[in-house]
Formats: sequence, structure tokens, C-alpha cells
Amino acid sequence: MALLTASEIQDHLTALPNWVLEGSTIVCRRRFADFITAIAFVNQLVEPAEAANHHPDLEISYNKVTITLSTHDEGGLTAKDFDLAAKIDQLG
Ligand SMILES: C[C@H](O)[C@H](O)[C@H]1CNC2=NC(N)=NC(=O)C2=N1
Repeated sequence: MALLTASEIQDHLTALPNWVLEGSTIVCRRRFADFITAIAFVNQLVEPAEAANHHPDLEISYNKVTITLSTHDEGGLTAKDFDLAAKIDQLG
């Protein structure tokens, strides 16, 4: 899958306001009531990630989850990242 151009990335980000561009990745930071709720959210990521064969990088700090997406195989952002970001935005 082809790397997106800067202009394509900006268009996708406009449609996904919870995500920010950080280097060659997009990042979403979520805060939950507590650790259990944060982990429950992380568990919800498994199904869409496996279905897409596309996996987020995750950082968990108590009730905060940082989700970082990029296409490792391509070394940057592709449509796969924005497709998964949109699915993640639908999760609780
Ligand atoms: C072999 C396997 O299809 C690849 O390594 C997949 C798995 N999950 C992946 N996830 C992400 N984020 N980027 C990839 O390039 C990637 N590649």
C-alpha cells in the first residue's frame, strides 16, 4: 500500500479530529475512568486490528492510553492507518 502524500494526510486528519500527526505517525490519546476501563478499551482494539492485519503501537499509563498508528512495512502513513483510526474512533 502506497505512502500517503502530505496533502492526503492533512485531508484525512481533518476528518479525524481526535488524531494528530507526530512525525510519520498519527497519535490519539484517550483518558478513562481507571485502569480497568483503559484495559477494556485496549481489548476492544484487538478485533479490528486483527481483522485489518494492522496493529497499533500502544502505551498504557494507568487510565491513559496512547494509540500510535503507522504502517511499519512502508515506513510511514498509508490508508490502512486512517481506516483503522476511523474504526478506533467508533469504540467506546
Ligand atoms: C506480515 C504482516 O502482515 C505485517 O507485518 C503487518 C502486521 N501488522 C502491521 N501493523 C502495522 N501497524 N504496520 C504494518 O506494517 C503491519 N504489518
